[in-house]
Amino acid sequence: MNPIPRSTAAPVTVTLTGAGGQIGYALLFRIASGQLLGPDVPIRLRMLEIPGGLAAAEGTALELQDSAFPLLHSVEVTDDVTRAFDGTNVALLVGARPRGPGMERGDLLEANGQIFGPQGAAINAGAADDVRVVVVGNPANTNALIASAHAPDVPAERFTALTRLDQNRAVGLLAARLEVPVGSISDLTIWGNHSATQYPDVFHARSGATPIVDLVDERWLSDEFIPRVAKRGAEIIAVRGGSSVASAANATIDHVFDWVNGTGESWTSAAIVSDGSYGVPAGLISSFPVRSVDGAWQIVQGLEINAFSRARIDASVAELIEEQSAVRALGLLPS
Ligand SMILES: NC(=O)C1=CN([C@@H]2O[C@H](COP(=O)(O)OP(=O)(O)OC[C@H]3O[C@@H](n4cnc5c(N)ncnc54)[C@H](O)[C@@H]3O)[C@@H](O)[C@H]2O)C=CC1
Ligand SMILES: O=C([O-])CC(=O)C(=O)O
Repeated sequence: MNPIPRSTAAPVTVTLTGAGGQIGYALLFRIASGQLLGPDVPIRLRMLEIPGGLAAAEGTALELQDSAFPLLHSVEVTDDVTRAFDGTNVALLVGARPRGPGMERGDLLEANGQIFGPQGAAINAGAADDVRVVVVGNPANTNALIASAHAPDVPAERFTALTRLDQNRAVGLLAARLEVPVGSISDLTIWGNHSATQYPDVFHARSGATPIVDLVDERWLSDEFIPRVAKRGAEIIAVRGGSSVASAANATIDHVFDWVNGTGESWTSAAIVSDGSYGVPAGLISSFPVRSVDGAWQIVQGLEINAFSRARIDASVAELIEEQSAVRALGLLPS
């Protein structure tokens, strides 16, 4: 696929949904400063909101103007989904309801799922040929599945869901436990769903040259690390009184930056359409170990999956299959 154009004469169109919301506010200034795509890529911003969110988005647009970002070519706020995605190169689908205390992300399926069909259809109708989509709004994997299903002309691998926040959380927790710099930890993987069933896998991860499994014991992994990463979203809600915002925006920036600019040899995690790798049924949008090469995600192949990992990957994939059946029963997938 073509790389994102680098010419200063050709701005890249970035569409953000939920632009008047919390993550939107944490994202927009970083997008406009060049952190999303790179320091030499001018940006044409489209901010999509529902009517009730337009004033907040308009106010943020004023602040963007007041920031005089040299890379910010133009800003448009709209509640018209067709206009929002017309010619878009990068679509950040954030707009959706967040969960509150005591809810699982899957409880949002019905309320939020309805948002993503029309947005997928608008992307199908009007986005640029090289469009890349990341879904942040929860439940992110299944919302991405819904959007992709409504965009039959867009290759399914362009629809992704965010699990980079889970990856970053896992790296942050490991670094704190091992008292090593976060930058020393590599090749950790989040598998499956962005939910409490996700599986943060350290069996191929290293701190510097040392395998992580030589530094931690299995009981800590299964009783503390894995549930803590998987339930970190709920922990933040309980402590902060609302769901993660700045760390979610940060992970969205990381996901798109790596997708566009490449990862090199080390890998990261993203929920992308399965090609059947690692026994994940083809067509599901599930988190894998991935590298970005020439602007496209590739699943890292050939990793040995032990019985401990297999059971956990299978449990999360089973939940994705259930979510797929649930949205099909709700009529949210085209027949
Ligand atoms: N995948 C991940 O790692 C994470 C996902 N999230 C999810 O991100 C979503 C947004 O979170 P926040 O920004 O904190 O919520 P928020 O409530 O502050 O903002 C959401 C915004 O989306 C807008 N919106 C709703 N429907 C829309 C539509 N059809 N088109 C355009 N805009 C629409 C709302 O008006 C609101 O301004 C939630 O679903 C949350 O659960 C949050 C953290 C991490
Ligand atoms: O937990 C939530 O509801 C928000 C989210 O997805 C996260 O923080 O990972």
